[in-house]
Amino acid sequence: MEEQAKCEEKKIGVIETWLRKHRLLFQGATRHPLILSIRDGSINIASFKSWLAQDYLFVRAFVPFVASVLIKAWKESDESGDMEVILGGVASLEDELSWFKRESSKWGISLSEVVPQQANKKYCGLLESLMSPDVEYTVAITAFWVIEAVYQESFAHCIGEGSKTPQELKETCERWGNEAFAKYCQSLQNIANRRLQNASDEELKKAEVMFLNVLEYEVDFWNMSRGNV
Ligand SMILES: Cc1ncc(CNC=O)c(N)n1
Repeated sequence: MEEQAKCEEKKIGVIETWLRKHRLLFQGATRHPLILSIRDGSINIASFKSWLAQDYLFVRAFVPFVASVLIKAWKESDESGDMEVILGGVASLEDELSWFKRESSKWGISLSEVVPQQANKKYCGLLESLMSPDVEYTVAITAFWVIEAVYQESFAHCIGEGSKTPQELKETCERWGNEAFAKYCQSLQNIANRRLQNASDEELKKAEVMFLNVLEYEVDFWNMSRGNV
């Protein structure tokens, strides 16, 4: 049965059907051993520092990607509210970059000396390919949502009931695990769902492939820090 027909039947969104269909891969990205080691307190600090340094480089590449989604929303969106949600995302990234700089100096990391690892370069390359005007808004907003959702789901798990996250890592987990970030991810999911509901079969397929790609890249990104375990 087609994705749209399935959600018509159960009155749930395309994304919900994908999350059910690809549950294991989604869990692989949001319950990665690195995340589980933060939650149970067994994390090796070298792994954390390596993730922090690499993620700073990723977020620098993420800014122009989000800006490109904003441009697509302006050109292609059927709903004016989309722009405000995405603009909010752009704005919060300024604060996020400052946070990375502060947090890195706390850990004695010199950001100007960080060299991107292979998985990071690959992921930034994916972001760059998504900035092309040939990539549809529906596909780009789906990628945007899942990139944010992986971090939200992962870090919320580290501050949830029964977590033993070390005190010095709690601020990091709060950054993506907090309630406001969850709401923002929900807004992105609603936009993506609305677009997917009205998408052609071809666009729907492209978006689903992109959803899976992002999950794989996220797993590879977490894996980079495992060399230090
Ligand atoms: C690899 C990766 N994925 C998602 C995020 C969350 N988005 C912005 O901060 C992130 N920082 N890094």
